[in-house]
This record gives sequence, structure tokens and C-alpha cells, in this order.
Amino acid sequence: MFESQQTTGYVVLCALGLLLFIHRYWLRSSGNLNLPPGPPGNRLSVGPNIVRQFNEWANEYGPIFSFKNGRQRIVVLTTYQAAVDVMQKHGSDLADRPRTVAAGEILSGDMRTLLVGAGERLKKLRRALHSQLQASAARQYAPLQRRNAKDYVRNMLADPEHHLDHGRTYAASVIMELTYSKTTPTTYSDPEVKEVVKCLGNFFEALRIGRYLVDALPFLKYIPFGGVAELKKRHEDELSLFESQLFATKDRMAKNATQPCFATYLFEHQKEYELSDAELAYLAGSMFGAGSDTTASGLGIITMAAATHPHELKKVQAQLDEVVGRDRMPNFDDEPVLTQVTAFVLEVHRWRLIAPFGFAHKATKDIPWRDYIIPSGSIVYGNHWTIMHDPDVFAEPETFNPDRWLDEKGRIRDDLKHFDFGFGRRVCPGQYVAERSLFINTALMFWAFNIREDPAAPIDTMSFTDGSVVHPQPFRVSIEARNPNLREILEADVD
Ligand code: HEM
Repeated sequence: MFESQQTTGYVVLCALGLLLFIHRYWLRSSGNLNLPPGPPGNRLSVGPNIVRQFNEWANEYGPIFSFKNGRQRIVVLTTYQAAVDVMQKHGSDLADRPRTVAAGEILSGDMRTLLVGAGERLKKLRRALHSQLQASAARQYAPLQRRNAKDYVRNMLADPEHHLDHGRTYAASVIMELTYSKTTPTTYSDPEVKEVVKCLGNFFEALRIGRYLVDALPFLKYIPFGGVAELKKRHEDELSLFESQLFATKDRMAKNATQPCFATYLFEHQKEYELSDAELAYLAGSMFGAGSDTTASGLGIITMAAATHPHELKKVQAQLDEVVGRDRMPNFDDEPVLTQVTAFVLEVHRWRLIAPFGFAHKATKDIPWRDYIIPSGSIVYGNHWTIMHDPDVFAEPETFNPDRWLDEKGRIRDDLKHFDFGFGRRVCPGQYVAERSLFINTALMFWAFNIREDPAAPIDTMSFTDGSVVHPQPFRVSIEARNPNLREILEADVD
């Protein structure tokens, strides 16, 4: 009896599956799978504030919308489920990047990982990155991350007004040491760092839609005047900067005067990866662009969230007091039990996105989703902001609520994800290093300080810079040590 019921169940399921398949096949073959809905006409420019525009269209058109930008079709996914179904499950069909002539081909000589299209070169670059940044490798940076996080605490204690700059200093120092084994103190005013930051500014400028005519008229690439000449010059300057940093490390290697780092690893494995000197220089050089700016922004948002949500800060501090106590500072070994710290950071990733509309992927196959088709060749964005504010998954999405990341036993939920690090095959390779940076700084900062909003200067938590990676606009906070012996404990602490 039970067996026959089970068999009938299977038959019904198979029949339903077959019907669905036939329906899809019929829709596709009859050309009836629709293009996703979207604003009419040709949107040659989506306006200066892409985040706002994408959010408005998400409200109007729902989980998926599309529009034409010149000859290019752009498709945007706006809900959590759409992101899982398309960006994650079709990761291999979306591993490519759209062509960017100004930023990718000319300025970066087609060597900046972020913009390299799918293919052999990308595989080699990502393999090299992965070997040094994957979860197990990321653990080796614990001492350097914690040492710099303590400097962050020291800087906050001495000069709370410049808290955003201290976040930048932390992020720059960690990346410079991890990449080139640079151990001399790093600040944003260092000439070397200033040069790298200038290159990063040039890069984001070149990425801006409509900034360079050559993106609309690629043949201009071969006529080196005006914008193209400027981009070529910037490429030469950038390459020579990245090469000088890389070869300085090689010189130190020859003198046995360097610690192992990403650059030394690259030289030792250059033959295996079959990468040229210029490719190595870019691979190492663009770590700063990808890893420093983003991490610094994350630290700023954490301070913003703490100052504007005192109740949530207190909850984290209560756990810190219980697990760590007041006589020593937290460390990475405490991480598994400091679930409130992890939940706070996860909620920061959801609440205010560091890369709010994500980075462009390119479809290399037709991708069906529900009754729609994402045509091969489309540029596809998973809109991080709306995905992480999807009310079907995150109740009251505007509310900063770290508890949503915890299960009933207070453990971190494993059925929920944030997409601040992107998707599928192009997911951020630095995510483990970044997560550990945000964890240790949050643990140390919240252990050390009460962070408060200054009632005379209320914080606008929606006030951010524009761009692919955004930063909080400057805001004031009051920072007060929780322990009168903070300085002594800091000095006595050894890694
Ligand atoms: C909180 C900090 C960070 C955030 C929010 C972040 C976010 C992202 C995002 C959204 C992408 C693009 C993913 C996509 O296309 O779907 C990306 C790519 C990348 N990130 Fe990160 N990132 C962070 C930190 C780092 C760090 C610390 C490093 C290096 C140490 C790093 C290295 C890279 C690289 C090399 C890429 C290009 C990968 C590719 O295009 O294949 N990132 N990151």
C-alpha cells in the first residue's frame, strides 16, 4: 500500500517535471520566453546615481528588470531568490565581464583581475589569488591583522576625530604588508600610498559610464589622442609604479631581507602560473585597489552602526565581557564564541552595502529564469542593495538587527548569506581576509570603547560617496575608553 502510494508520487512528480520542461522548451522555441520588463527606450545614461535609479526601477518592475544602454542589454536582479537562482546557480554562465575599453583594456592593459574576462588568464590570476587568500591561507595573517587592529584602537584613543582616516590606515597597512611585506608604518600620507590611491582614483574615474568616449566608440582605441592618450599615459605610470613595488620586494628577497608575502609567492611560482612580470605587477598592485578601499569603508560603516545603535553595541559588549573579560583583549581564538560580534558585522554587510549595486557580469549563455530569458551577451548585475533589503527574506529590512543572523541557540545561521562580496565564479577572493579584518577590529573596538553619536551632530546613515565602492561621508562620534587601564593593557598585550 505504502509502496504503491510512493510510486504514484514519483510518477506525478516526473509528469510535473516533464510538463515544466515542455512548457519551457515551448516558450523558448516559440520565442515566447520574455525579456525581463524594464524602462522603455534606450537608456544611454542611467544617471549619476545608479544606486537610486536601480532601486527605483526595482520598485517599479520587480525581481528582474532590463533595459538597453546603447547596443547593450543590461539585466538587473533585485531579490534574494533571483540572486540565488541566477547569480549563484548560473555562476559559470556569468563568469565573464563586459568589455571595458577605457578602464580595462587601455588603463589596466587588460591585466586588472577585476575586469579580466573569463578565460585562461583569469583562471591563472584567480588561482594565484586563491592560494594566498582562501580560508585556510587567510589564517596566516592573524598576527599582522591583530597588530594593526591594536594600532587602530591606539589611533582612535589618541585622535577620535579622524576615525575614518584610521580605518584607511589600518586597511592600507595590512594590504601593503600582506602583498609586499612592507613593515614600515603605512599611512595615507605616505608618498607610495598616495601614488597608489591616485591610480585607484583614475581607475574608478575610467569605470564611470560615459566618462571616456572610447567606451562607446572602441575603434578610437587606435587613435592615441585626447582621452585615449591620457589613459595610455596613466597606464604606463601605473605599471611602472606596480613594477617598482614588486621589484623592490624581489631585491629584498635576493638579500634574504623579506618575510614571505604575496609578491614573494608570485616570484617563486611565476613559471608555474606562466605569468609575465607585468601581469605579476598588476596582480600584486591591484590588491590595494580591491582590498584596501573596501575594508576601510567597512570599518567606517561599523563605527556608524555602533554609534547609531547603542542597544546593539551593548549586546556585543555584554558577550565580550562574559567571554573575554576586561583584563585582556579579544583575539582570533575567541571568534567561534563571539557570535554577537560576527552577527553585528554580518548585519553591517546587509544594512549598508560597500559595493551597493555590485559589479557587472556578462552572460555567455541564454539563462532562463521563471518566464524570462536573460539573453547571452547581456550585462548582468545582482543589485546588492535591493537583494539585501529584500523584505521576503529580511523582515523590516531598514532596521539594523544583528539578531536576524542568529538561530534560536544563538549560533550563526548557515541558511542565510550576504552578497556584499559578490557572486558565483567572480566572488571576492579576498573575502576571508576581509571578514577576519572586520571581525578583529570590531571585537577590539567594542571591547575597548563606548562609541556614541554626538547629539550636536546627528549622523545621516544614508550619506555616502557615489561610485562602485562607497564610503560614509565624514561624521562625528564620541569615543570613550571602557577601561581606565586601556593604555596599560594595550602595551602589555603581545601577539
Ligand atoms: C569588506 C571588504 C571587501 C568587499 C566588500 C569586497 C567586495 C568585492 C566585490 C563585490 C567584488 C566583485 C564580485 C563580483 O563580481 O560579483 C570583489 C572582487 C575582488 N576583490 Fe574584494 N572585497 C573586499 C575585500 C577584498 C580584499 C581584502 C581583497 C584582497 C586582499 C579583495 C580582492 C578582490 C579581487 C582581486 C577581486 C576581483 C575578482 C574578480 O573579478 O574575479 N577584496 N570584491
